[in-house]
Amino acid sequence: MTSSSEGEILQASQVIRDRWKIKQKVGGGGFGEIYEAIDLQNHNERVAVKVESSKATKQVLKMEVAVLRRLQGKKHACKFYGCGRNDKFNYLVMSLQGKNLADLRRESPKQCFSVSTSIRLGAQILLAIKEIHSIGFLHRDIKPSNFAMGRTNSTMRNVYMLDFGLARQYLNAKGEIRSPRSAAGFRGTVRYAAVSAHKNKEMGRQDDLWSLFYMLAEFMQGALPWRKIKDKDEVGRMKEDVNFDNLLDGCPQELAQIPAHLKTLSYHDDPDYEMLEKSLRSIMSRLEINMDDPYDWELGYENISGRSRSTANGNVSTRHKSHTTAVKDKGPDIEKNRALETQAPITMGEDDDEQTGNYIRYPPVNDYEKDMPKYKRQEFMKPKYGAVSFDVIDEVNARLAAVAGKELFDHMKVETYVENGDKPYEYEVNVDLPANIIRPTVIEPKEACAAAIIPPMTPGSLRKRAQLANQPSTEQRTKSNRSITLSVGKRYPNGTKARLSSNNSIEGGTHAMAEDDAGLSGYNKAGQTIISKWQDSFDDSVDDGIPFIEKSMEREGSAVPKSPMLNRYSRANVLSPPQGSAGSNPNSGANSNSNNALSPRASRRTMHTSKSAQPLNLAPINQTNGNIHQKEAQQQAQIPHSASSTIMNHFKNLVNSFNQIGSNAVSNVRRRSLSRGVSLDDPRRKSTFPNIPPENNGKRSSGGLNSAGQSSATTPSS
Ligand SMILES: Nc1ncnc2c1ncn2[C@@H]1O[C@H](COP(=O)(O)OP(=O)(O)OP(=O)(O)O)[C@@H](O)[C@H]1O
Repeated sequence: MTSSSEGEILQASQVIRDRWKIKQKVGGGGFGEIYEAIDLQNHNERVAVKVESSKATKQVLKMEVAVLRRLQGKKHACKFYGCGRNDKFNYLVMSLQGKNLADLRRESPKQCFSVSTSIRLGAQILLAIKEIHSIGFLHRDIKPSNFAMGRTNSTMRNVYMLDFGLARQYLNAKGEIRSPRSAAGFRGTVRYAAVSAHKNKEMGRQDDLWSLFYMLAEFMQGALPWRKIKDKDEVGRMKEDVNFDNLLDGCPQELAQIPAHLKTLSYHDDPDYEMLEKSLRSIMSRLEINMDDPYDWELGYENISGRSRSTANGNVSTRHKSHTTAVKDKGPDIEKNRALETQAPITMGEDDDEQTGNYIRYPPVNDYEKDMPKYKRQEFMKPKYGAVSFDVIDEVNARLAAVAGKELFDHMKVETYVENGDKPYEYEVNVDLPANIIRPTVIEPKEACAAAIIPPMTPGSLRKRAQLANQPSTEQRTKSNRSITLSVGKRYPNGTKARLSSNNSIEGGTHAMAEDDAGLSGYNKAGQTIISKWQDSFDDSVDDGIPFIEKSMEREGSAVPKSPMLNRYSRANVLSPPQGSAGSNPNSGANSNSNNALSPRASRRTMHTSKSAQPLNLAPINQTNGNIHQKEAQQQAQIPHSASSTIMNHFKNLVNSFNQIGSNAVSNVRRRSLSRGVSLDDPRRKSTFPNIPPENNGKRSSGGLNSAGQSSATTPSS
């Protein structure tokens, strides 16, 4: 547990809506922060408050609220107490639970649970999954840290499902199964994700159950074979090839029925929950496990930390009994379990357990990349410290989807990655970019605010970059390890380049890093989730909850701006309108009415409703930027409306958006706080392009991104 500190969204003693008084932070992941609070209007009952910054680029809390409200009355759902939003944050108040299962497993000396505990947890989780499926939603991020035991006497043996931020409705209003998208971005946590998620397929109910199966194997074995593998695709391949007998080596044989059943299921099929439950129940009855038996942690884990240990009353614990029974099921397993007992404990450090980033590796191209600073996702997701704008990606994707026939973009994607762990931690945008388009402005080291514009990218400059990359840099090695990298690079083995008919794809491209020296909360705990997006498959699942949730959040959230995001920065500033928009659409281009600015989600909705090349109505909020983009729009309007020129324009816009982000980073850095900014902290760039005065970028940075929250932790607000 961590107490509140500067940089967190809420502070201790802060009171929300005159009712919930914050005590301390109890959790935090990529999408939010969780605090313990007391309910001043209800006998100081302890509650949990999940908050997300209203400036967060990925807003998921409304989906959480939508799902949690629908789950009310279900056995494995937290109680919903309230929600709302103000100009600083969105919040959800729910019942406070105890420890999550990832922490409980890690606290076990062998990082595994007994068979008894594992099977009973599995049975509860299965029911929890069945519950969420019964209300028409998939969870899509089933993992141990998203389940917690209850906290009170009456709930401490009940498992609660948490975190519906990635949920998706798989049933439509009529109760029919929604059509699967041809491709969907990766959702979830690599270690537990189903193979179909690795393949970017639309996830179905069976995929939540696959994740449960991997959890169960990990509970009993202490680790999964791909635990140390950092490459998402490799993990996917390992899962495809895994031998279930090996995976379940030493576990009750009935468990093999789970993958056997799941393998038969595809998106539309109803899982046979009863059969799965029966499998677990049959293990329990064969091993004489009762649902009321104590869990491992309730007995101090002694059953799995030493075979001869007994419970406080002198009896061999049930868990021990069931564990050894299971071992006896198969001869060779005895050896295996012995080995498990003697092996060195699996690392218990700062949760390397579910950090998605630990499973994604970009092979270092050279020393330059190897030396790139590291940071953790939840750190850079904090807007105060320089969150990368996911909205940019959204917008680019939306534009790509809008402007050309589907075929052209079949293999093109703008994808976000988040990386963590031993390797450089990067946020990347990968596109093949023709070399003849405008070269991004890259902002130089923040300390000096010596912004420089890197000249147009040419094969020569690319070579230069490669040379630079190979030069060792002491300064770089001593740099902050909290940086963000935006890169435009080539990462597609095939397809994209050919389709773009460009031989000039940029290798390596640009790197712009947002350095966060301001200090971070240090709460790096929960497993992380990654999301990638495919241009032709925007995940509109979050939209499903919008009407419902926005209504409820507005009602409880007092008079606040309807969409704080619109106030943060101008979309038009991030991406100028697509070609032709200035003339063809009266609401676009130079129209400075901010009401016309669409959120990325709204933009995506626009795209969905019109498959043709409709321009986005992204109106500039800032007059200066409006002028800039008006000009651009006018120029673009003269370009023939062909798919290829449109593509160029959109990539150009993407690059411009990088420029803008970088520019804003510099001005933010001057105020010693990054906000949604990206700056470059590679000192070698500075030495190469030292002559551009910072003012250039200072001027450029006057755009909307600067308006993103500079505020530190919020003040009490209701
Ligand atoms: N109602 C609750 N009561 C007690 N603890 C909670 C509650 N909700 C969440 N937590 C704790 O906070 C952690 C993170 O919560 P949650 O998964 O909802 O956040 P997140 O930002 O979506 O995380 P991630 O991106 O890692 O999935 C949980 O693992 C759990 O330990």
